[in-house]
Amino acid sequence: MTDWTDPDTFAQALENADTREKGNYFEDFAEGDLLAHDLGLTLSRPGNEGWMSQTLNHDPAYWRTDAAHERGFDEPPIHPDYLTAATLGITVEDLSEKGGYFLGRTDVRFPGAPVYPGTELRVESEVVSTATSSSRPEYGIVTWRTRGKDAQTDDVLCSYERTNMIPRREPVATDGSGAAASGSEDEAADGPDLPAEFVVPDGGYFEDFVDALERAADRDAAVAYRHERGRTQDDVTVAALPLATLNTAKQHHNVDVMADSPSGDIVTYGDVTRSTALGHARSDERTWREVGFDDEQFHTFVAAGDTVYAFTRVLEAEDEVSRGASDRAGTVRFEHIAFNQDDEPVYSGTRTAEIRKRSD
Ligand SMILES: C/C(=C\C(=O)SCCNC(=O)CCNC(=O)[C@H](O)C(C)(C)COP(=O)(O)OP(=O)(O)OC[C@H]1O[C@@H](n2cnc3c(N)ncnc32)[C@H](O)[C@@H]1OP(=O)(O)O)C(=O)O
Repeated sequence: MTDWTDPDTFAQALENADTREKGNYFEDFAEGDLLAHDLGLTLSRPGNEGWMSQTLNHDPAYWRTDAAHERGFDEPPIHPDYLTAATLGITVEDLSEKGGYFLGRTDVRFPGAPVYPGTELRVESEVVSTATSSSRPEYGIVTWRTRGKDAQTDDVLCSYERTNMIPRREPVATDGSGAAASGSEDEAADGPDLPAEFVVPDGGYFEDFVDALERAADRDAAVAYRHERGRTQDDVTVAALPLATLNTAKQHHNVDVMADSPSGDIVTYGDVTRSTALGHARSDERTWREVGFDDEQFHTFVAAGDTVYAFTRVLEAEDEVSRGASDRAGTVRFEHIAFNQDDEPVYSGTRTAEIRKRSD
């Protein structure tokens, strides 16, 4: 009788076997397709705390009941970053497990009431568009609108539009026009076009941001600063956090396959990089409530051993809030840039958040 575990026999068996593949190719997506994702998870307090602690997000309203009550929550709620990461994680099996790159995301919003531990998450996606990549014939570019819903009430808890490069079954011929070098000739000749002065807010309250923007106004200045903290990527951030959101992307946990990829190693889940940078930024402000995120991009890979730092630019401040009373908070729009130990940007995006007033 054949011993299938004999190494030579087994090597031959592997060679003869077809692989039962996971994930979808670019050709499997068509504009308008609706996908109800089978996976789901319960948004739990330990899950929330695991995500928030490893990404250095320490806002007490998400940890302590008295601080939650003070902010108007019934109990410490699920943080929008963990909700966003869990919503995306659940989609990976259907949308991006085949591989490719998470290019960007925009219009990240949280339309419902605060989300509390015990909520069961159900997720659906719609194909918004498909496009040829002119620079990479082996990939196509797909954009989806994804909604994370309360499985019991069907309320939308988190919604966003996300774009990935997805491998094609068959590469196509392209004109290569997308492979042009970046950066203008003027920029190369004159150096970067930056303001002469960077203004730093005196504190983290709404009034501090307003004051800093006023100090920078009508001058060659910007309100921009870096945050001191950094977080070196390790097994927990690279592999454990994405797996805890049911994210099956091989990029984060299969060293064997990733050894042959452009990064040569497993890489950090984009939402971990982003939450870490946002955690650094939030540690220097008095956040009241997250409103939304736009124009998010992932510029290069982050891998184990890399350290994620953050840089913030304050774009505008408005003395109003979308819900509740504006005597407690005002709205600030930021640009956050995550960068690595070599000062290379790895993530950027704009964020709108309500920031507590000093008088509160
Ligand atoms: C979740 C999850 C996976 C992950 O979390 S993976 C970790 C996060 N993502 C990354 O680490 C990606 C890091 N980025 C890169 O390594 C490079 O940016 C990348 C993706 C290799 C692209 O580099 P290029 O220099 O080739 O970049 P281009 O600017 O030329 O873009 C290539 C084409 O893509 C189009 N494109 C770029 N961004 C967007 C966007 N936001 N929306 C739409 N299209 C975009 C761009 O126009 C280029 O198109 P061509 O026609 O010229 O090819 C998971 O599983 O999802």
